[in-house]
Amino acid sequence: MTDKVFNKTISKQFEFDEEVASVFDDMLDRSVPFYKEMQRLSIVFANNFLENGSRVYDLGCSTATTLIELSKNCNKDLKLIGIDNSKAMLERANNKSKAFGVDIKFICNDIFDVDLKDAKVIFSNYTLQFIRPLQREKLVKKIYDGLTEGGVFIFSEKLVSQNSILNKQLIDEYYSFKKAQGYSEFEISQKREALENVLIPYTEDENNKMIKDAGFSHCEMIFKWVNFATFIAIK
Ligand SMILES: C[S@@+](CC[C@H](N)C(=O)[O-])C[C@H]1O[C@@H](n2cnc3c(N)ncnc32)[C@H](O)[C@@H]1O
Ligand SMILES: O=C(O)C(=O)C[C@]1(C(=O)O)C=C[C@@H](O)C=C1
Repeated sequence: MTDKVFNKTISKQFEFDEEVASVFDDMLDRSVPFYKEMQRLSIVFANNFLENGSRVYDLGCSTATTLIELSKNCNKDLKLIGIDNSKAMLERANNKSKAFGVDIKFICNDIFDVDLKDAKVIFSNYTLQFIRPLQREKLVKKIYDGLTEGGVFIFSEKLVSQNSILNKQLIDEYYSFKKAQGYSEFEISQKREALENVLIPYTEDENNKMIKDAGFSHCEMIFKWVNFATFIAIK
C-alpha cells in the first residue's frame, strides 16, 4: 500500500500506530535513502559473525523485513528474535514471516523490558533515534551486555551535523530525495512537524561516543548517504 499518511493536516505526533504500520514497508522504501542496500550490507556483515545456533535480535523490528531477509540469505540455523512495542507492526511481522516460512520469535514489549542474552548479532536499524537521550545510552549498555564476547551490534541512524550550514544542506538534499520518491512538499513538512521531538538524531561523534562509553572495542561506519548512516560495533 502507498504511504499517504501525511497527505492530510496532522493532529498528533508521529507514532508507529495502525495507520503507519499499514503502509510502513512503502514508507521506509521511499523515506530511507538506499534502505535495501543498507539492509543488504547489515546482513552481509552480520553473516561474517554468525554460526549455527547463533542468537540474533532485531530491536524495533517493525514488519520483520531484516530478520526475514537474513534468514533468506544465511544457510545457518539461527535463533531469530524480533522485538517491537507496536502491536500493529508485529501483526504484519507475524503474517509476513509465516508467508515466507521463516521461524521468528516476536516479543511485543518495550526494548527496555526484554532480557537480551547470548546474542551474536543485535540489529537496530533506525530505532535508537526514537529513544530519548540518556535512555538511549542506557539501552546501548544493555545491548553490550546482551552480546557474547566478539558479538556485534549493527545499527542505522539518521544523523545531524554539528555545522549548521552543512546541516541545512544535508536536510535540503534529503528533502530533494523525498520529492524524487513522490512525496509532496506538504507531506514532507507535515511529517517533519510530526517527527519533531520524537525522532532525535545524534551526530556521528555522539553515536561513536555512546558506543565507546558502553564498552565496545571498535565501531566502523559501513554505509553513509548524506545524513543516514549504518554502523557496526564489536564487543
Ligand atoms: C523506524 S522503525 C524500524 C525499522 C526496522 N528496523 C527496519 O529496518 O525495517 C522503528 C521501530 O521501533 C519501534 N520502537 C520504537 N521505540 C521502541 C521501544 N522503546 N521498544 C520497542 N520498540 C520500539 C517502533 O514501533 C518501530 O516499529
Ligand atoms: O521521513 C523522515 O523524515 C525520516 O526521517 C525517515 C524515517 C526514519 O529515519 O526513521 C522516519 C520515520 C519512519 O519510521 C520512517 C523513516
